[in-house]
Amino acid sequence: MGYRSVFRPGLFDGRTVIVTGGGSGIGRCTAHELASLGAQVVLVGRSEEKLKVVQAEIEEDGGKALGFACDIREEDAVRATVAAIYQATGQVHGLVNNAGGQFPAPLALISQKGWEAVVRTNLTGGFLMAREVFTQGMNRNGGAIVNIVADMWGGMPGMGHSGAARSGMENFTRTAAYEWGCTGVRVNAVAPGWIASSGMDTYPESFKATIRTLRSAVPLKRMGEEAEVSAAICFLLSDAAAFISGDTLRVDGAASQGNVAVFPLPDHHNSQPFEGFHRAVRPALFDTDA
Ligand SMILES: CCCCCCC/C=C/C(=O)SCCNC(=O)CCNC(=O)[C@H](O)C(C)(C)COP(=O)(O)OP(=O)(O)OC[C@H]1O[C@@H](n2cnc3c(N)ncnc32)[C@H](O)[C@@H]1OP(=O)(O)O
Ligand SMILES: NC(=O)C1=CN([C@@H]2O[C@H](COP(=O)(O)OP(=O)(O)OC[C@H]3O[C@@H](n4cnc5c(N)ncnc54)[C@H](OP(=O)(O)O)[C@@H]3O)[C@@H](O)[C@H]2O)C=CC1
Repeated sequence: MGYRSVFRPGLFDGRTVIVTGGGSGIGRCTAHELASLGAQVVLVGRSEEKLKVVQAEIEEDGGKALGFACDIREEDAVRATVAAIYQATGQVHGLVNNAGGQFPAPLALISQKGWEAVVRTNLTGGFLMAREVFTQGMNRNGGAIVNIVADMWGGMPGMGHSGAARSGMENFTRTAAYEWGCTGVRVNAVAPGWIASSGMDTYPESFKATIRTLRSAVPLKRMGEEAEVSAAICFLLSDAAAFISGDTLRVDGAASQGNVAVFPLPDHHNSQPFEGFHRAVRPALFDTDA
């Protein structure tokens, strides 16, 4: 496709925007776009190394960036990190709650530890970041929060932990928009569909092959680009969206529309439901068969 920015230069001049998960994929792309439009970008993620790389890239392009290593699942760490960010920048105008991820696995094979790792990453962490950014300053100055979710509202085999968390985050978005609206803070969500992001590279080859076959089930017949998600995020952060709050913007080529099951499980109609999927994603579980 070859996305080219449609936003006017200087759109975010004088604004500070936090991007969690800014060290890779959609977060990195969004950080670059925001910095090129004048924002001071604050990158948050667990790997300090990845944040340093993106910070250097942005500075090399003439932009402004800071990096803070933090696991967003840890309440004390989030509180201290957000305090340090306010200390360093004075004011925060935007938060992109983008950090997230999951491991594909069928519900029956997810341990409590695994469930909690994913729910805390995709729901609790976003709540903690938003609460701290709001209570430590945004409540006094207004601002915009964009939560990255995923439209799995219809249920998605292999993504049960993540789907539950994303639905929770989508609901959190609406409640926060309602409760915080009186302070001028807007809260929205962006729901990317199948995006060819660097994050996808973390998945097992079998899963990536399955995802590639999904292209044909996307009405626009392709996967999305990181920059197409960033564009939606920048729009919702900007004054162009000044009266939009509590909404979710899908960036998925219409993949979530209609009643089509877009996840082609190999053994969908077998007498042992999902066995092929279980075998493809976690072959080690079947080692005892040998
Ligand atoms: C039309 C709309 C379609 C929308 C579709 C949405 C598609 C979404 C795509 C994406 O999100 S793209 C890529 C995003 N990036 C990632 O997913 C990153 C990869 N994932 C991770 O880094 C991690 O899974 C995590 C979620 C961030 C958790 O990391 P953490 O470091 O906490 O986990 P661990 O300490 O490694 O493990 C904790 C616990 O989790 C269980 N577990 C981990 N991996 C697996 C696995 N492969 N299978 C089963 N269980 C797993 C496990 O129980 C671990 O506990 P122990 O093994 O230590 O007991
Ligand atoms: N690509 C796609 O098709 C879709 C992606 N999404 C969502 O979009 C977001 C971005 O995804 P994408 O760019 O593809 O994937 P990436 O894996 O590249 O990005 C996820 C980022 O989150 C950070 N992160 C993960 N866990 C934590 C944590 N506990 N604390 C702080 N940072 C954390 C990671 O950095 P580090 O490891 O250094 O902490 C990483 O930079 C994610 O929430 C993803 O689930 C939603 C729908 C579709």
